[in-house]
Amino acid sequence: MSILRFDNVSKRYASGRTALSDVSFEVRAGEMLFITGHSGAGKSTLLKLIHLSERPSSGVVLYADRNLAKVRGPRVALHRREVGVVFQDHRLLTDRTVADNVALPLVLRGERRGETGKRVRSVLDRVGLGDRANALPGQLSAGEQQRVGIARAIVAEPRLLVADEPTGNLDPTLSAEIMGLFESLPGRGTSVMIASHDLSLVKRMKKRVLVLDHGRLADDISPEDLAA
Ligand SMILES: Nc1ncnc2c1ncn2[C@@H]1O[C@H](COP(=O)(O)OP(=O)(O)OP(=O)(O)O)[C@@H](O)[C@H]1O
Repeated sequence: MSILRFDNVSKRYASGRTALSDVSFEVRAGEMLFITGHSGAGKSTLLKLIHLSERPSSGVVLYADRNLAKVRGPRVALHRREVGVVFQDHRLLTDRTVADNVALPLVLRGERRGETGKRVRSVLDRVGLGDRANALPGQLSAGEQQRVGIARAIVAEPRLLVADEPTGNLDPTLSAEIMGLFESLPGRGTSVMIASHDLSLVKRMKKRVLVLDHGRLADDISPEDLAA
């Protein structure tokens, strides 16, 4: 089953800059893949089209067979709650505790308090922050903050998680830890797409890799090809 499909998608910004040209690919449910390419190749733009912070200039993006062009108005917020997003700069609420930050997607969808508390505790344990639930983000290290961001993105068990340079400013040990977390998600029913320009990391992971070059899909490398 396909969770995501790009059909001949192009994106030209109002400035006249073309960020994506005629990009087509499909992501299966439970798949984990990387998007790589030089700075300015179009990686962030591609992810933005998935969580609807940008719209394509032409072509079609299908999420779970839903044409995203038809998702407008209040349905945009609903769509965003179905897709988990991890940013490099965390985007945590600095005046709320770790637990409150992680609970946010559940609170927004009206989950019961008891259930919310249970899920938040369980996901914080999974990311190794069970004992930091009452800390404020400013009291955590960069790697810990990144793990809070990931916990928030996965607490509602999204069918798709998109992450933009999620290990950008972390040391190799922490990067490996975070990648281990991402690797555990497909087994739990979440597909994972990670944009990264870190080629050595991408090669090490031995997953499918989409290579962007000046907005074009230059290569779609299978894990078997990487192992060869
Ligand atoms: N809001 C915008 N308005 C105009 N041009 C933009 C906008 N966002 C991105 N671009 C341009 O679109 C192209 C692709 O940018 P994008 O951020 O998608 O690349 P990227 O591969 O994620 O780069 P990086 O690795 O440096 O983050 C670049 O030429 C960039 O300058």
